[in-house]
Amino acid sequence: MDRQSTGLDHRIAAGQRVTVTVPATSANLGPGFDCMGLALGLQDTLVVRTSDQPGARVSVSGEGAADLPTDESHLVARTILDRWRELGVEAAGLELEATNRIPHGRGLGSSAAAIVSALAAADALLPAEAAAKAGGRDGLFEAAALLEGHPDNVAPAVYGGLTLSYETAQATLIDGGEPHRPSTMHTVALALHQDIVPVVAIPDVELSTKAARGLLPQTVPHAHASANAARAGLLVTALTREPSLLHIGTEDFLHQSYRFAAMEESAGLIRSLRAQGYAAVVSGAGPTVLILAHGSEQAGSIAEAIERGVDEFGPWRVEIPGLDVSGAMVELH
Ligand SMILES: Nc1ncnc2c1ncn2[C@@H]1O[C@H](COP(=O)(O)OP(=O)(O)O)[C@@H](O)[C@H]1O
Ligand SMILES: N[C@@H](CCOP(=O)(O)O)C(=O)O
Repeated sequence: MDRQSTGLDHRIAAGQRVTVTVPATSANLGPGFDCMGLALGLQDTLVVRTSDQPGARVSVSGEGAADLPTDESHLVARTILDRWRELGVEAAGLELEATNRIPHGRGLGSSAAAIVSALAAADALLPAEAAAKAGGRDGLFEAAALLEGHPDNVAPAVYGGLTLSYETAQATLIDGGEPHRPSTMHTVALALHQDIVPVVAIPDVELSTKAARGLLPQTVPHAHASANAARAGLLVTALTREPSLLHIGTEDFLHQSYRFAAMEESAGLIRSLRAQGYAAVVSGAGPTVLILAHGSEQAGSIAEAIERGVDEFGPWRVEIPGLDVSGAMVELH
């Protein structure tokens, strides 16, 4: 179909501007591998302007300022341009101003936040007919989850709060085959119990999600899968109704032990905190450690103990970031 017949106003005028804010996220929460995620009170901000100067120019401050590209190969610029192309629109040029607060390669969802901020900005600048095709917040979630490859970080980044996400495919593994693409991503919001306070201990070193996924085996023993299913069920109860179940409910059988070789300090800190009864897990693919504290007093004493270097696994940047309940926020100027 040629563009004329779609009726799309396919050139976005120069001088349009949008500001987007997207939270950091902690995925997995122990046994919720690739499905559970929590939005944290630590956000990246992105300003996007269309211009009549061809090409893309990116200015980055904060995390990644020294390393990220400043042209069209920047993840955010690339994602915006691809989204517009897919929806049949374009702009002559693009100016991006990124203020990055989410550390990269630490298991706090920086790449999901980058993709979500790009799609939120791209969609906000669409002409009406293309915007209808983009599908609003749910369309943004679906597109971002397919790009990221798993929905667990993307869902809380888009919607805020605590989310449980899943993927449906046209064929199931029970039919004896691999799920077919394209699949569809879905998410449900869960109400986090008010006494639960996340604490994060962020190490100085990076570990890419791709490398950490490469450490996972193709198959796991049936007994591990069934133990994980029980813990994931308990985790939902612990997070929403019964925080006293957090320690047992955060026990994982699917990913952490396989990844510990690539993050020995995090493994040591998690073992030490768990031995003291705290619900400590790998945040996302690591190496950040997430502790789900029961009450702010417990959160404060855990943070203090890690900072004081009571254990031998530091140094850590320790934060009690609070929750983000809004998800991606868009302001069109
Ligand atoms: N705000 C951003 N802008 C551009 N690229 C980003 C941004 N955030 C993350 N990235 C890219 O994603 C990489 C980190 O992604 P990943 O390995 O998935 O770790 P995580 O998402 O856990 O931080 C970075 O090294 C960088 O290439
Ligand atoms: N379920 C994914 C989560 C990756 O999160 P990130 O914040 O490390 O990108 C995984 O465990 O691989």
